[in-house]
Amino acid sequence: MLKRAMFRCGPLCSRVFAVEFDLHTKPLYFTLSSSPQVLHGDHQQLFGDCGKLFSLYVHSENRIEKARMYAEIKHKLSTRGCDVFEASSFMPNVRNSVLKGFFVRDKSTTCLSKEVLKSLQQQKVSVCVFSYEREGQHCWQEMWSAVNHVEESVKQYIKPAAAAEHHPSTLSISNSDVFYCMDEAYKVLQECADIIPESKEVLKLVDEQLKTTRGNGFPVIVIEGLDATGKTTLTEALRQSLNATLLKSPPQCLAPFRQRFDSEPPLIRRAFYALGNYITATHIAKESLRAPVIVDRYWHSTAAYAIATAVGGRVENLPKPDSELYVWPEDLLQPDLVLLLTVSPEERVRRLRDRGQDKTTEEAELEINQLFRLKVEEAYKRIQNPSCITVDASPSPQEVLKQVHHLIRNKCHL
Ligand SMILES: Nc1ncnc2c1ncn2[C@@H]1O[C@H](COP(=O)(O)OP(=O)(O)OP(=O)(O)O)[C@@H](O)[C@H]1O
Ligand SMILES: Nc1ccn([C@@H]2O[C@H](COP(=O)(O)O)[C@@H](O)[C@H]2O)c(=O)n1
Repeated sequence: MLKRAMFRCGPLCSRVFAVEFDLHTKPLYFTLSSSPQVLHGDHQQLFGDCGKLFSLYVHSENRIEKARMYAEIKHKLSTRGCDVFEASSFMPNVRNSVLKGFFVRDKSTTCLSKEVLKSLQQQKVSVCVFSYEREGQHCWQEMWSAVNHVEESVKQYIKPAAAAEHHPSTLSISNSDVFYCMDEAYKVLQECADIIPESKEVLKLVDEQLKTTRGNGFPVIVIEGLDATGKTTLTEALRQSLNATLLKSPPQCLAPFRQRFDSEPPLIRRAFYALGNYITATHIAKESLRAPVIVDRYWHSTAAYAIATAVGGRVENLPKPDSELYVWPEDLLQPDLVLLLTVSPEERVRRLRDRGQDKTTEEAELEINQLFRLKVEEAYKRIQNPSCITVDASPSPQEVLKQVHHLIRNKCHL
């Protein structure tokens, strides 16, 4: 059964495996071979003689179940004192061929991870588990089963492989981390309506919005940036000085649901934020007929955070700058100007501390995760049509406002 699940996604011998062994370098790639292969360097270290090694991959035809199971496994394994590395199995350049999973190094004497793996294999979502054994300089993997009996289990040797041209996670970002049309995000919330009743309320709010296209109105200016870069301060100052309407994405009507969706895996969480942008878009269309509109976060935020989270490790793993993953959704109202506020990491942390407020978990991670912060900012900068203009937000609020007025005058003739 396990094997069949894996084979449905392509035969094992045509798959490449990637393990995020060291987040500061490329993932380690390997394929499977019927003959022994000598391991060197990082591969030798990964499969080295240190603890019991397993990898597991989650498969299900139901993407909601799959996403939730993946999040649950991550949580279960990380509380067990094992080294857990994100892993994936994919067919090079084949979209949606990615099976996400984990590589586990269990150094405990009682092999704690086995307990977790056993319980996982009893779930209705398929979890393919492999165990690894060393033989001199070689290492082989075979299917692992909680009952120690796997039909037709074959030993397959680990064969180091060259790095893939594109990080494997980029093969599955479209319409599972970033949504390129409203219908795709809408479908996700429809699919989880039974397990997350709040989805129905969110969809009702989306349905209530009139599908508006923007007429010839006042300029629409979006202010983007990481937390504590000064968006609230600047947008409020712009509202006053330009006599503008201030909007946010997600909009206020979604505030009661935000915490609920923030605790869900990326597929569901990102669909929620994507729909928030479409609701804000209808507000923009309406308000821009009356006055200039300032928007605090919009699609750039949704896409940049989603891409940076989906892609593990370093900035170089992000989709290439010309990737279609940075393209603005055709059905989403475009603003006239997008400004990205940036400050140094030290200044941002100082501002976060001074403010002394609670942060979302993701933002708490940002504070300690410099790699992630760099990836979010880089993803912001790669988004196209409209692309954003970077504003150095380190000077005083008055100075930043002056710079931004200058840009608005030049670009929007306000
Ligand atoms: N130009 C500035 N110089 C110094 N401090 C600033 C500046 N702009 C804002 N601050 C201060 O930094 C903190 C964060 O600012 P603000 O709330 O405007 O950021 P934000 O980007 O809206 O954050 P969030 O996304 O979390 O809402 C606040 O305490 C604010 O007073
Ligand atoms: N349009 C948006 C707005 C926000 N997000 C997500 O929310 C987090 C930041 O929001 P704050 O209220 O803390 O500023 C961030 O983690 C984004 O993932 C979004 O996706 N789209």
